[in-house]
Amino acid sequence: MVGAGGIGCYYAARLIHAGHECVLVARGKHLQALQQHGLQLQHPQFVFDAPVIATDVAGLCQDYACEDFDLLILAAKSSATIPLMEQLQSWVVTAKTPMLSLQNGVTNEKHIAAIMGMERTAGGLAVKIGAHIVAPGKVEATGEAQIDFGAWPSAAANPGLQPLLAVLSPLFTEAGIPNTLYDKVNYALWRKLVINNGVNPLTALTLMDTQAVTSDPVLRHTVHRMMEETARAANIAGVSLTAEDVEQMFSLICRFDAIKTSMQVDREKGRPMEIEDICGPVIQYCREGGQPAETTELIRTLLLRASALDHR
Ligand SMILES: NC(=O)C1=CN([C@@H]2O[C@H](COP(=O)(O)OP(=O)(O)OC[C@H]3O[C@@H](n4cnc5c(N)ncnc54)[C@H](OP(=O)(O)O)[C@@H]3O)[C@@H](O)[C@H]2O)C=CC1
Ligand SMILES: CC(C)(CO)C(=O)C(=O)O
Repeated sequence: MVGAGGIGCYYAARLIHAGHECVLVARGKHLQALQQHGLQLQHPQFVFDAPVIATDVAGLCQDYACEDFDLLILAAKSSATIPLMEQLQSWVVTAKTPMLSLQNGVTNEKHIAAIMGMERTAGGLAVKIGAHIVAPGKVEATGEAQIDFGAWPSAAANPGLQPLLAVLSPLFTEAGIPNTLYDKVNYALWRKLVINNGVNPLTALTLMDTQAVTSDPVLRHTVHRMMEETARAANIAGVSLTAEDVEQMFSLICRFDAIKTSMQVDREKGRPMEIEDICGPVIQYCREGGQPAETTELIRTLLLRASALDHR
């Protein structure tokens, strides 16, 4: 599990609990705590408190062969994908092990495929989950915590991965991870971006949780606008999202637990936010289509300004 933070620790704990061997790749105080005291994870339906095998990227490349692993999972922030893949490049090219991204955004898979090759690249997402490091080695999680995944960019274009993914699906289920295997994972990635562009930047800007934002009469409208702009961008990018997809994503986030989004937590902790990974493709494709994503551009600009003031 490369980038074992909130999301990576949750799914790693589920897999370890189900009897799978998993190496957690992390860094800093969180890594030290994982090595010295193990992982403590709290979820309303699942508690994990046990030693784990944890190392950093250098330790992974030095102490393990890539072929030791059946699967590499990348669960770092999207902004860390390129640097991590560059660090891993000389290690991953020695084997054929595939990599599954569990990251928000629609561009991670392209960066993974540039190093690993498309035939080793699976796209994926952590869905209906909130999971955050609350102290080094300690993670709190909530939600059904599903995984949506599939061969990237699609099963038809990348059929060689299907046998492994078909094995992974029941394995995830047995580990208590509800999952859906998609033939067209790009559809799942863009559909999730509808939620992320809808609530992540706005919750980070206002420091209000998802429920506060979606029940506010003005902000609720802004969320819906940013979701519509994401669907428009998807269609320009060649991924068909309908008005019904937007309504489903809007109603899902309105009904979901009141949670802090990952971007809100990043701002609160003074860490880099996934602004360009979430808003970037929406802005880029809508501009290309000749009808700019005005609300997304406004909220992104305000958030960049707020973040600059935070760091003054
Ligand atoms: N958190 C959530 O509730 C949800 C998150 N997501 C998505 O899941 C993905 C993961 O998010 P999240 O779990 O919140 O992220 P976190 O920041 O909690 O976890 C990522 C971890 O990777 C570590 N890391 C980054 N670079 C390296 C490196 N070079 N070597 C070792 N460790 C490294 C980070 O360390 P450091 O802190 O030092 O950078 C961090 O501990 C994101 O794309 C996010 O948008 C999706 C649904 C919900
Ligand atoms: C909006 C949410 C919580 C949905 O899982 C998410 O993906 C995030 O916090 O980044």
